[in-house]
Parts: sequence; C-alpha cells; structure tokens
Amino acid sequence: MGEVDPAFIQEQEHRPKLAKTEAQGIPIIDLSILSSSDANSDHSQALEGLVKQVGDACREWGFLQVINHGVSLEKREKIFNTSRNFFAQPLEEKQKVRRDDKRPLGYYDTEHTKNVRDWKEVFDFAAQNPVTMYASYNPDDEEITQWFNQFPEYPPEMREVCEDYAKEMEKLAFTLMELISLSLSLQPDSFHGFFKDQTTFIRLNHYPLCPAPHLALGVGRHKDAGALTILAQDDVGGLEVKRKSDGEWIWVKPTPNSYIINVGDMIQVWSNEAYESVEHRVKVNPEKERFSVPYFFNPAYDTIIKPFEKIANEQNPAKYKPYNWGKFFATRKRSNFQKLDVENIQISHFRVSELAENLEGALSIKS
Ligand SMILES: O=C(O)CCC(=O)C(=O)O
Ligand SMILES: [Fe+2]
Repeated sequence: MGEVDPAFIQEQEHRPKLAKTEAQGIPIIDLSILSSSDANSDHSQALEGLVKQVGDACREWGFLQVINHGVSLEKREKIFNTSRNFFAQPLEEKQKVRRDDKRPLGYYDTEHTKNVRDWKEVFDFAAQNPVTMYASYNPDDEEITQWFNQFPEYPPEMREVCEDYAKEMEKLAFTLMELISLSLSLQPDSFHGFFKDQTTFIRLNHYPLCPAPHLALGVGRHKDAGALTILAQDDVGGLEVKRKSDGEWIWVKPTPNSYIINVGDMIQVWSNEAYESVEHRVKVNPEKERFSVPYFFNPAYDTIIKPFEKIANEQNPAKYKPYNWGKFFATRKRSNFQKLDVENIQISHFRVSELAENLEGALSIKS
C-alpha cells in the first residue's frame, strides 16, 4: 500500500467496507410521461402515479433516480469530457483558477468533510454569474458580495459547455420541485419564488485512483445543505447512501444516463420532516478514477427557510425555527477551507426540541 497522508484517514468507525451492499433500493423513476402532452384521463392518472412514486422515494429513501428525464445526452457527455480534459492537466495549470477566500469558486483539492480530507479534486461554478452572497458568516453583518466564476483558458470550450449544462439542468430542477410540491399536496409552483435569484452551483468532481480505499473516502459522510441535488455519475460507481430503515451503507449502481436526486436539508425543513435529507458518501478505488457532476439547486442568499405554512399547523407543529440560508451557507463554507475545532453548522441546530428549549432556558437564567 502506498503512503497516505494521515489527513485523509477516516476514524475506524467511518472507514468503508470494501464489499458492496447492492440492494434493490433507490427507486428508478421514469419521467417520460412529462414530455407527452395528451390531456386525457389516462395521462392524469399516470401523472398521479408518478407523483406518488416521487413522494414514496423521498419519504423512504430521501433519494431517487430518474430516467427519460429530457436532459440532452450531448450536453451531459460534453461536460464529462471537458471535466476529464481539465483535470488531466498538471496541478500548476489547475491552480491558475484555484479558489480562495476572495474567489470561492474554481479549482480546489483540499476539501475537508467533517474535518477529514476528501480524496478528490473539484471545480465549482455558479449557475448565475456573478452570484450574490453575504460577505461574512456573522449573522449581524448585512454586507453582501458577489462571487464570479473563474473558467480556465484550457479546455477552451469549458465555459460554454458548463453554462449550457447549467441551463439544461435548471429545467429538470424546477420539474422535480413541482413533482415534490405535488407529492406534499402543495401547488406545483409553491417553491419557485425562492429560486429567482439562485445560489445554485455545479461541481465537477474527480476522484483519482486511491491506494488506500479502506482508509480514505472520496467524500466523507454528509448531507447536502441545499434544496435538491441532481447528480450525474459515470459508470465507475462509488456513491453510497445510508439506508433509512437500518443505517446500512448501500452502493448506488450506476444506471447509464440516469440522474440521482436527493432531498437536501432545506426540503427536510420545508416539509417539516415529511422528507429527510439522508447521509451519503463516496468510496474510491485503486483501479479506476471516477468523475461525477452534482448540481446543487439552492435559493437566493437571503431566503429564510422554515417549515412551509401549509404543512406545519396545530396538528403538526413546526419542527424548526426559521434560519437564513445565506448565513448558513457562509458558515458551512468556512469549515470547508480549513480544519476547525468547532462542529460544523447543521439544521439540527435550528430544530425545536424540548432539549433545545431546556438548554436555552438554562442559558438565559445563567446569563
Ligand atoms: O460524487 C458523488 O457521487 C457524490 C458527491 C457528493 O455527494 C457531493 O459532492 O455532495
Ligand atoms: Fe453530497
């Protein structure tokens, strides 16, 4: 085994098993009915069936896969090709578009998840350029800033390919939000307003060959903080999802040209936990490098996230206090840049529970 920097080594309990647990699990849902426009009763029945499938998958897994989704295959292939060409360059070239505190988008190879370094390199770009964000994670500081995409000179087509792909994915993201809204008995466009000024970003992930796949992870266990993630993976595989029923890590077998969708923390809050954001991680291997492209669908920086009014009521009291998405994101981002001693911010910090209330009570008496 080659020498592996200790920064990559997971604690014993989080190390991956090399054997795959490949259950018939995450539902594969066919979206072809959405591209046919017959307005007859068979069609509306099929649509109802589809909404139910989506709702069931969100409730049982927090994950689903879609086929016949209408996303251009050509655009998908182009972004994978551009990603391969970009990452194949020497580090020195990639570093020309590296991200830092001032320019948080671009190339990066030292991301930490839960304080352990990920075995990967990434390139991030925003769907809206520039994208408006808070300048600081300090909750009292209203100052805003703009983040600009930084595309490299090589490959020359990278900017256009990435921008085209982002536009193509946005259609699917809105469609999925509509299906999810319907599955929660809400109007289909209930969430659309939050995404007028989006902070959506897209990540090109490259997981190089790893000599110690039993010690390191491509991405450590985590939940996605945004609304929805729409992931394209190549045919190597590596994504594992924590099954809700028993906590087992389940291998997501690559299905050609499908997308893997997962509910992010925000849908957990909006739905008042009807749907939960589920932990996932990425295994790496010594034989095949892997590429993936997640699209993180996120609302405007100043969106206040709280259980949806039509869902939370007297019978189903709101389980979360409102929080500000931009501040949450800025706080999260801070910990990705460096190892911190403090625990990363989580939505559980906004959960209304007796425990939290008691703690708050105790603290206010003391102060
Ligand atoms: O590469 C993958 O399969 C998943 C990546 C992921 O979970 C993430 O970047 O949040
Ligand atoms: Fe993720």
